[in-house]
Formats: sequence, structure tokens, C-alpha cells
Amino acid sequence: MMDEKKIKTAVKMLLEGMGEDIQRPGLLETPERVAKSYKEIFGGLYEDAAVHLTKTFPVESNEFVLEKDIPFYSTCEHHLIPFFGVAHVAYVPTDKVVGLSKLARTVDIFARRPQIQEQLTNQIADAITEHLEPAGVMVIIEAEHLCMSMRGVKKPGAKTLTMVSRGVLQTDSELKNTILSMVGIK
Ligand SMILES: Nc1nc2c(ncn2[C@@H]2O[C@H](COP(=O)(O)OP(=O)(O)OP(=O)(O)O)[C@@H](O)[C@H]2O)c(=O)[nH]1
Ligand SMILES: [Zn+2]
Repeated sequence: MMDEKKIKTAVKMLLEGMGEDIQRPGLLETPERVAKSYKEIFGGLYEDAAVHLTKTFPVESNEFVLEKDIPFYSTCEHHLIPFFGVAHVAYVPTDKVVGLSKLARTVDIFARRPQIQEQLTNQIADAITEHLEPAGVMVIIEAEHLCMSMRGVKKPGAKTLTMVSRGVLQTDSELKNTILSMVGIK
């Protein structure tokens, strides 16, 4: 489990390191607030996508399912600064589908961890592959990284796109292009 005490101590040290007065009223409760918010923001570290992806429904059709524009917030593991945007998740079922909300829940579980976008994209695709055994899966993420907007190279508005495709969604370019055009990426 998350060590709340350690996080609070670290936040105090961070503030002191910045030269802040940790006794000033505005900051008194900050270590506690940060620890509390980390439980939420990084709560995915303690969650397993299996919880959401093991309840499936049998299906005869093997047409693809696309859940697009799933908003997410994640945290860049290099700078501990947010990156956020939308994820598009598609799969071609073999014999079972999962409840639609579970795709968004899966995105959240992996987003709420220290992450890099490539790994986030892969982990979502891996979880769907493992639990649904689909004929194909495709995950696309479009995001803005605040570490590239508010600091460093300072390029607000620059978007990072990552894509993982597996199975028929990797080999069948017509199907792949249909999904890309439905998502709105040319
Ligand atoms: N591949 C990848 N890189 C990321 C992601 N998020 C942030 N980065 C990059 O991580 C890199 C870290 O580079 P470093 O040179 O170690 O750190 P830095 O000196 O703070 O780099 P700058 O951001 O260029 O100032 C930067 O280029 C970031 O843009 C991500 O999701 N994927
Ligand atoms: Zn970063």
C-alpha cells in the first residue's frame, strides 16, 4: 500500500528544498493534501485490470468494437507532471465482449500510475489481449504533456500520438484504416 507518512515527509522536504516556509498557513495542510491526492492520482498502482475485464458476455459477431475519445489524465514518470488527452480503444472479439465502461476503466487503471505514454498504450493493449483473447486490438492515445508545455522545450499544444495494434488490427490494413478514419486520424 501507499506509504502516506513517507509522502507527507517528502512533500515537506520538497517545499523546504524550494525555500518555502512550511509553517505558513497556506502550506500547513499541503503535505496531507498531496498524500491524499496521490492515493487517487496513482491509485492505479494498486488496481488490477482483471477485475474489470473478466466479466464478459458471449457474442456471435466478430465485428470490431471501438470506444473512442476516452478522456484520461496521467502523470509523466520523468517529471511527475501531468499528461492528458484521449484514448481510443478498438478490438475484434472472438467469442466474447466486455461491458463498454470496462474499456474506460482499464484506461484509468494504467493512466493512474507514473507513466510514459508508450507504456500506457502497451499496457492497455496487453490487458485486453490477455483477458478478452480478441482477434485483434488497437489502442491509440493522443496527449499533451505539460512537461513539454509549461517547462523545458515549452511547446504548448504539441500532441503526442502513440498506437499499438495487434492481431488482425495489425495485419488487415483496410480494417485498420477504417478505425483510424472513424477516430479521425488520417
Ligand atoms: N518517450 C517519452 N518521453 C517522454 C514522455 N513524457 C515525457 N517524456 C520526455 O522525457 C524526456 C526526459 O528527458 P531528460 O533529458 O532526461 O530530462 P529533461 O532535461 O528534463 O528534458 P527536457 O524535457 O527536454 O527539458 C523529455 O524529452 C520528455 O519530453 C513519454 O510519455 N514518452
Ligand atoms: Zn515529463
